[in-house]
Amino acid sequence: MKDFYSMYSHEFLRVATCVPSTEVADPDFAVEETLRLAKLGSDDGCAVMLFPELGLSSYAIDDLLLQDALLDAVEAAIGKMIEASKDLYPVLAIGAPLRCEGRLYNSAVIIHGGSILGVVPKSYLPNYREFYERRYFSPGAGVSGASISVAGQRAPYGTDLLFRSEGGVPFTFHVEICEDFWVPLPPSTRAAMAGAEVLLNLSASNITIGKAETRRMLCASQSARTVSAYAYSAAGPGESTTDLAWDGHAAVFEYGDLLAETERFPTSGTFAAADVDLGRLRQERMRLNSFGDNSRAELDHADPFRILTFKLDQPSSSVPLRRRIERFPYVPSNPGRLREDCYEAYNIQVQGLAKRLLATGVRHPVIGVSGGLDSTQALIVAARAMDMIGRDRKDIRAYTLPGFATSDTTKGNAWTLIRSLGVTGEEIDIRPAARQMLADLGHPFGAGEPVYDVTFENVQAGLRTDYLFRIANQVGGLVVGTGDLSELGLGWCTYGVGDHMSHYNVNASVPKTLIQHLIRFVAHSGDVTRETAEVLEAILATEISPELVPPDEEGTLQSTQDIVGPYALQDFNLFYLTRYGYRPSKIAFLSYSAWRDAATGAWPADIPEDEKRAYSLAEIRHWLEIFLRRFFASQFKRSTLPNGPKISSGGSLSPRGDWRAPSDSSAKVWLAELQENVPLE
Ligand SMILES: Nc1ncnc2c1ncn2[C@@H]1O[C@H](COP(=O)(O)OP(=O)(O)OC[C@H]2O[C@@H]([n+]3cccc(C(=O)O)c3)[C@H](O)[C@@H]2O)[C@@H](O)[C@H]1O
Ligand SMILES: Nc1ncnc2c1ncn2[C@@H]1O[C@H](COP(=O)(O)OP(=O)(O)OP(=O)(O)O)[C@@H](O)[C@H]1O
Ligand SMILES: NC(=O)CC[C@H](N)C(=O)O
Repeated sequence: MKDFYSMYSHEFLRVATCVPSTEVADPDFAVEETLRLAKLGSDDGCAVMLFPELGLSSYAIDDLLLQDALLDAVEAAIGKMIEASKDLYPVLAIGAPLRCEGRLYNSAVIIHGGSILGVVPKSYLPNYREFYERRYFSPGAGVSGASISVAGQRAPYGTDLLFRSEGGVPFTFHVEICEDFWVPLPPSTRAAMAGAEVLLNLSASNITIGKAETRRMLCASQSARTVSAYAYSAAGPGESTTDLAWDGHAAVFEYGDLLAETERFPTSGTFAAADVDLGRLRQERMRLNSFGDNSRAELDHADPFRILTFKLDQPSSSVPLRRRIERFPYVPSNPGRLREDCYEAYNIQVQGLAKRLLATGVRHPVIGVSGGLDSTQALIVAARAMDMIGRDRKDIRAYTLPGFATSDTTKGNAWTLIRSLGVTGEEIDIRPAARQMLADLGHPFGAGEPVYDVTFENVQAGLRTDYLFRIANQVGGLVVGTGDLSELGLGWCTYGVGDHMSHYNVNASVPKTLIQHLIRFVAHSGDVTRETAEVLEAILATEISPELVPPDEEGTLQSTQDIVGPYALQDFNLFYLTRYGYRPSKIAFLSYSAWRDAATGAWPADIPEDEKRAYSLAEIRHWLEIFLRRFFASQFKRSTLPNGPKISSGGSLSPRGDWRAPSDSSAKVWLAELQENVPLE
């Protein structure tokens, strides 16, 4: 079994971007400081370490760059770096002014395992405003197929280089230098198209007001467009302040997300390390067919890259993941982000239903209201949609349909909600019809025996649906569906003649872990009366139960989460399986990273204190196995879903939305992967 607890077993790569302190034109000092940081990074399990542009000479030294003594000292410094770093783990990218065939180039030297893998010159030299780089350097753009002698080694030289690890940690990276990514078409764009997942930028960007935000924007957009990790370093303390200042702003972005950033204006050398998810980038590139199409269109006419291989294996000891994984992939812990998500989700639901009501001209939304979370949210959405299209809320027909296990509490909440929202409420007791049906079926319950099996459950769910559809025929109505995304993922609904079916389902793309926040959002929105807000709080406090089976002798209710697993874990599993296609072992590893300790990491607002709990790896593995079994076995339910709007990325299981799969496959391959790669403890 691979080392489950090491992030390197799960396609993560630790990338560090460094801001060494420097002395003006002092290569010996630079080597010492670079090595100091490289050793720290090596001990920290970093696979790649990036240093600033012209780091070995320092950047802002103007005409000193053309001094032989300095250039000789830089080359000697590279020799020392190679020797002293040969036993370190990471690949190092170091900036230096280098001579090649009589010209001087602003270059990046890539060092690993005691040799130079290659050297990359800067393509685009800034010569405007405060920059005078063309006074000293030749542009590297177009230099390809060349080689260079540095510190007694001969190495490939050019802007046509990609560096590829073919060891146990496979990845490909590219190198560009500062201004290269301030141009319309950075060299890293084509490199990403040619397969580089990690893009390095050695920079020496002086600071002026507002520039840090511009750098973030450039890094975020370059990483998002190229579906890559973009690591950016910068010159910092000790650079010459003759005319400029340096804030040592280094950062790592992945696919638009900021993963790590140094504290700016440091007084000593520092670095920021980020755990890049190479698996996410590979998955995303594989499924974005436009990425591949655009790459082919571009690369067919471009000069090919030279691929320089090296071998990087996993570090000898386990490297735990440090990247923070959100416990709830559908519910951000950032309160502002969560508010924005709820605003969008709620409005998408409302817009979806409003359009269907307008298009059909149907007057009466018909909805079964249980007093549980899902039907509450659906009823609120229906009321808002009617307001939006200028119809009377009274035209909404809300039904409580009590069965054998409906409690007074949920029924009471349903009625309070119906009244406070000002919709038309009615009640139909489904028990006589259910008794009749069970008796007709010869089910023991028909003869009074307390047998509570799936038939007993589904007869009730089915009759409710039957009533709602026939009411729709009778009044000229449209049945609003309430089943949520998590239930669809788990197959936790009654197929066809059951809560699986409706005329339009506003909740089909809303995960259970988000619904409570949506309801809270509405309760606090000022959109509803105080009475409604109070009943919403009461509904939020009720245990999730289908109420299909009567309580046992001790009064214990049928609890959904005891059967299908905690929605917190199952929503996590659903997201990573469908959105990213990760292996079960990686999902378990991420879940373990997110859930193993209740005290670390932020929780979303309003999660009750008693729900802030941890899960052990054994629990995570157990419920993931249940999830896989249920998910595969219930695909037939998802293949036949009613219409409903897609709400979030990774949040649609409709075959017309974002999940198409056969209804006759099995979980065999996924279960085998889980069993093989996830330890029991
Ligand atoms: N691949 C496939 N293609 C076509 N048909 C397939 C199939 N796999 C099973 N089937 C058939 O489907 C039927 C089983 O599906 P189904 O009738 O839905 O029944 P089933 O999935 O066994 O049961 C539904 C479960 O959902 C629970 N539920 C229902 C309603 C609401 C809620 C809630 O909390 O919101 C929960 C309920 O307590 C029950 O445990 C069987 O007859 C089986 O033969
Ligand atoms: N007593 C009831 N009265 C009216 N409708 C009901 C009742 N029980 C269930 N339903 C309808 O069936 C749907 C599924 O109900 P169930 O309680 O089994 O699951 P749920 O996912 O917990 O939904 P909810 O959170 O709305 O209760 C509900 O959303 C509702 O539309
Ligand atoms: N060294 C450089 O190439 C600096 C130029 C770049 N536009 C910056 O200000 O960061």
